[in-house]
Amino acid sequence: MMSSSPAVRVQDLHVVRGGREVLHGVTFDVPRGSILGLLGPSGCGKTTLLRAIVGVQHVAGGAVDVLGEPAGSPGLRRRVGYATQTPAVYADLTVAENLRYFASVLRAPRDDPARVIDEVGLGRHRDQTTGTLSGGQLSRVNLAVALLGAPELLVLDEPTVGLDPVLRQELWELFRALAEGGATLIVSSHVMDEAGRTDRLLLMREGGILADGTPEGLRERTGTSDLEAAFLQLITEKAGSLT
Ligand SMILES: Nc1ncnc2c1ncn2[C@@H]1O[C@H](COP(=O)(O)OP(=O)(O)OP(=O)(O)O)[C@@H](O)[C@H]1O
Repeated sequence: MMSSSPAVRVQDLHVVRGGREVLHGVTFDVPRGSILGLLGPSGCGKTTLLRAIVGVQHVAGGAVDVLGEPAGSPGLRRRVGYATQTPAVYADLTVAENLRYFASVLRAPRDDPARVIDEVGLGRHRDQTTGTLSGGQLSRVNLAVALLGAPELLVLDEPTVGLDPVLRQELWELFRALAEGGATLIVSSHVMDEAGRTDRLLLMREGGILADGTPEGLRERTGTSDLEAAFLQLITEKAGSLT
C-alpha cells in the first residue's frame, strides 16, 4: 500500500554557515516515488539544503523529516543514498573494488556492486583504477555508491555534471525507472534542460525558494516556453515586487 506521508518534509528551515544565514526559512514536501529537481545559481544553498536532508548539516531552526524520522537518525543510514558533488571514493582501488568495499560497509547484498556498475554504465571500466577515470566516469562511480542497497531516498548533488548529452539522458532514464520502482529522488542541477525531466521543481535563489511547481506549471505561470526563460521571468517579478 502506498504511504501517504511525504518522503521528505522540510519546514521553516534556517541554516547558518560561517556566521551568515544561508537558508532563510525553507518549506516544502517531497511525495514518495517522485523526482524533485533543485535548481538555482551557484551559491544559492542547494548543497546546504541537501546536506540538511541527509542529516549532516547543523541547522539553526525548523525541522527536516525523512521517511518519517528526523533527518540524520541512525535508522535512516541505509535508507538514504547521498552522492556528494566531490566524489568520495578511493583513487587507488578499481571501480569494482570501490563498490565491493562500500557494499560491505553498508551491508548491501552481495550482487549489488555488479548491479549498480551496470546501472551507471561503467561495465567496461569495472577493473580500471578509479584514479585514472575521466571526470564523468568518476562521478558515475560516486553515483553507483549511492545506489548500493537500493535506498528509498536518493539525494544526488549535480550527478550529471561533465557528462555528454547521451549519458545524461541515460542517467535520467535510470532516475525515472528508480522513481517508478518507488524510490524518491532529489536531484540538484545547474542545467535547465534537465529540469523538464523532474516531477517538481524548486527554483532557489539566495537561500530561499523562488518558485515551487511542476515544470509545466512554471512554464504556464510565466508564459514562457522554456524553463531558463521562466526562471529569469520569476527573478524579474520578484525584484519588481520588492521595489
Ligand atoms: N563551510 C562553509 N562556511 C561558510 N560558508 C559556507 C560554507 N559552505 C557554504 N557556505 C556558503 O553557503 C552558501 C550556500 O552554499 P551551497 O554550497 O549550499 O550553494 P550551492 O547552491 O550548492 O552552490 P553550487 O551550485 O556552487 O554548489 C554560499 O554562500 C556559500 O559561500
